[in-house]
Amino acid sequence: MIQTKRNFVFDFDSTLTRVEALDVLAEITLVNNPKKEEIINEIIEITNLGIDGKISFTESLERRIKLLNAKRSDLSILISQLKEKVSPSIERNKEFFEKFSEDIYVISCGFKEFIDDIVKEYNIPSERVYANTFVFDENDVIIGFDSENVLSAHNGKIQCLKDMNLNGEVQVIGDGYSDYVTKEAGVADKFFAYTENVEREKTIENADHIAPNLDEFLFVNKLPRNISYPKNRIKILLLENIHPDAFQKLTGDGFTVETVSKSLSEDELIEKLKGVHVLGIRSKTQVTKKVLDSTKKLMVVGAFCIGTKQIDLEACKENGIVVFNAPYSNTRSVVELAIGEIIMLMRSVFQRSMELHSGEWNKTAHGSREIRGKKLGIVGYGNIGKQLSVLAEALGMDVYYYDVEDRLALGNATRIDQLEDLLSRVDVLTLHIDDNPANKNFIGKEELELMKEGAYIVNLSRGFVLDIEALRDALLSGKLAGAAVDVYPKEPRANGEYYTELQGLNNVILTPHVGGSTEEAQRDIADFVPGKIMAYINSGNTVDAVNFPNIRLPRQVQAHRFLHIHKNVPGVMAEINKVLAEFELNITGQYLSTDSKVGYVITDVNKEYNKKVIKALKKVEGTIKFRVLY
Ligand SMILES: NC(=O)c1ccc[n+]([C@@H]2O[C@H](COP(=O)([O-])OP(=O)(O)OC[C@H]3O[C@@H](n4cnc5c(N)ncnc54)[C@H](O)[C@@H]3O)[C@@H](O)[C@H]2O)c1
Ligand SMILES: O=C(O)CC[C@@H](O)C(=O)O
Repeated sequence: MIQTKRNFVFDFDSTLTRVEALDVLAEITLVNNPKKEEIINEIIEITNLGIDGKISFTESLERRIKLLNAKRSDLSILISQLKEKVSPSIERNKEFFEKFSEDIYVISCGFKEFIDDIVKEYNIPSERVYANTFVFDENDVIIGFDSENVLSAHNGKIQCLKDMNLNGEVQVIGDGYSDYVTKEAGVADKFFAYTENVEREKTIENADHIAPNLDEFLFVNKLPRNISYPKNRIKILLLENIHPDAFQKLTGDGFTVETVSKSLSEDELIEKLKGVHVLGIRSKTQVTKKVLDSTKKLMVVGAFCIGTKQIDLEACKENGIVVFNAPYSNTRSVVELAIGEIIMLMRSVFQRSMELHSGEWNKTAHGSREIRGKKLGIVGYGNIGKQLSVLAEALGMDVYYYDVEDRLALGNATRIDQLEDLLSRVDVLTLHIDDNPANKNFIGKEELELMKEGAYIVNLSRGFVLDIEALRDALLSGKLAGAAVDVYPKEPRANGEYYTELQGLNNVILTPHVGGSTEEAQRDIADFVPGKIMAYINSGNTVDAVNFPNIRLPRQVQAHRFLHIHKNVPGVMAEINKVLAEFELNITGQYLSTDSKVGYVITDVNKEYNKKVIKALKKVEGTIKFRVLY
């Protein structure tokens, strides 16, 4: 098939570079001017008026040059600064500029005196740069521009392209008015709105295609690029009010992110996940097998919390979907709330406060005790249990704990081998066992009966761990003196009305699953989980994945990386290696990790290879997911 010749016409300011060059020049020339800020703002305003087509370009240029008061010597400073401000995706795709140099032009309403120097590093010679030129006076001060140049006039790019009379298809890539009008005028066949640096509504409206970076432009044009898949095409859905830092971090890396403040039902989730590659949730969204089997593109689920029982981890694995969580980010927050609640319960603070709120003054020491010297029983001596142990001891409590695993006692804490012994010994019992379904009703009627008369209980783990009805009876009968409950057997998907049998009981603190809901914890989670997601998407690392073989990969240097997830059945690896051998690939590294169900093999190969190998690898029997990274 004969491909029509394509001409790629780039704008300069805010497209090839991240900035408007004349704004940078203003910063240089006005450095010691007391009215600097005022003048710069005026220049920016004039630039924008010109870009949006609200004043003629000639007028915009004249007014800016007058305000600039620049000299020839300022231009070399400008050039060195602009070299540092090339758009990131332009910088990383030098190969395209090398291979297609004959077809690339710059048409700019800026000035050749600085553009030439910047773009020659991208293989674009001065002859293919169409731009204005300055006029200097005898003291080398810039006093104007060559008004004969078509680019100094309104709609100059249209005239310039007409005069160039290029053969073949003309694609214009730019961020403003002067670029998109070329399509309207019939001198460009396609207009790409380039939004890596600025997004202008009108430019987007008038575009055939939006290119958030050069990767996207190269991808749609099937041109060589230095990244396997434009990141803006990777769609991330974040549910349940995940801290905005996660959005910032993921969009900052180039992904397209949508946020929804609540969790979704199974059907809503199935619908919403169409075309989504990464899902971020907290504790409320149930990611069931039905949901997972319905998704075509999902690669990662990020649990922006500790618990992962809301996710069918096995079904994720079978579908080649990697799951990450944040195992420590909210530990401290839960511990602080537990400590606070233990004090509040033992001092009947909520009781006193409720009374006073309703107008009753009840100054009494009855049933109000210090926590110093009291016995604290921790069930589940994991990350939270252990940290609570240390802080509670520092406050003078005697700590006892029970765990199904061998856990080293911290400080002076005492390990108790039988739950029953712990229950009958302690003044306050606090639950921190994990969300294993086997822990359902772990503390029920019988266990509560074994507790001391007038003891307290705190549950910040999972709602199903504590039998709520049995707790209610124990509180009403006076067996227990109080309780703090943060988690419930059934929790709603969104904020709103809620009912629990514990409402209205004396000395019962009820909180809506906020143990981990602090600014600090949420910010930390919003840093930790996206870090893991990005490491997997960008390089294949699965370190800390909760359902997948963990692999920490070395950096990929000058290589293409094949990521192959397959069923761990005999013969798959042999078949993969047979295909790699048949295509005579130069393998620079191979890494394999397996568990009983899946194998994850990563092969780094030299960049030059027969691309048909990709199809062959996808066809290997037992393949679950395959992708290429570079
Ligand atoms: N309320 C909140 O907002 C909130 C926040 C964070 C964590 N959590 C929950 O807190 C719990 C603890 O979190 P973590 O990070 O300390 O978990 P972890 O996995 O570090 O510790 C859990 C400990 O419980 C032990 N355990 C499990 N089942 C047990 C049983 N039947 N008997 C005795 N010990 C048992 C485990 O061996 C482990 O040592 C989890 O359920 C988690 O989901 C709640
Ligand atoms: O913040 C959440 O949604 C859950 C908090 C907690 O239960 C967790 O599992 O980390």
